[in-house]
Amino acid sequence: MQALTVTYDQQPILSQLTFDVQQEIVAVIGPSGVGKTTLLRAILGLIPTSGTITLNQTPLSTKTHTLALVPQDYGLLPWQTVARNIALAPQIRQHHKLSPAQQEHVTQLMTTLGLTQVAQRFPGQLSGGQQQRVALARAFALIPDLLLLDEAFSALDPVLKQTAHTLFLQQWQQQPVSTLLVTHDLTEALLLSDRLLILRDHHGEMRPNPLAGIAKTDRRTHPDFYPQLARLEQEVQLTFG
Ligand SMILES: Nc1ncnc2c1ncn2[C@@H]1O[C@H](COP(=O)(O)OP(=O)(O)OP(=O)(O)O)[C@@H](O)[C@H]1O
Repeated sequence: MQALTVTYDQQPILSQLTFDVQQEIVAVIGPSGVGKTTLLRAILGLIPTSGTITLNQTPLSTKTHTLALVPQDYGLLPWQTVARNIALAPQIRQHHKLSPAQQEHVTQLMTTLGLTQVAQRFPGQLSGGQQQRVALARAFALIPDLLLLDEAFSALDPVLKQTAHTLFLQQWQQQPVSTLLVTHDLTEALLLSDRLLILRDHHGEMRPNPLAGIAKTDRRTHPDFYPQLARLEQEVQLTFG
């Protein structure tokens, strides 16, 4: 991302934002209204921007790159089964039936994300946690170059959220993909990310996650976790309060 600028009604929202994303999870944090969703919309090409967005040294384009978005409301197709919701996007993209390898990938996704038992149900027949996992499976099924998560875990209660985090990480480890995770939840940012992109005053500052040296599965119980969370919360309050 080089000098990305977005203005709405002549008001700058993001100004000269420059950062890169490698094969890692970057958590995008910042106060409400700072421009987190705007950043995702700019990356998706939905709003006009100036500057260049690059991914792995190549200018980002929906023609050459595959982007997958998991929105907060999941955006599932209510008239399609779970299996179809997951398989449809890759199928449409290549205008024909899934290859055996892709079908195997979809099956693997349903197994890892615990969806095999509900494959033939419709979204309206699922719990919120199951719907969220279908949305994650659908995004991974595209084999994206960049995965965008916009508050994708925030509708879940704390217990379901912890399960969803674990399943997401299990899938991510099998299929590592450059990921931008927009979240209000600093715990989630510390648990899942490799780096933090802190947005403020139209600018962004990329930082290593202070827990980056600790395996993601061990962070929640590590003695540094709560001190680092308190530090980040304090900084967020000081900076954004
Ligand atoms: N279509 C639009 N036209 C004009 N202004 C907009 C438009 N969409 C968003 N904005 C403004 O741009 C700013 C950034 O909005 P955005 O939704 O990106 O913030 P956010 O950081 O994602 O907020 P939240 O954490 O509350 O979801 C806000 O001030 C918002 O009012």
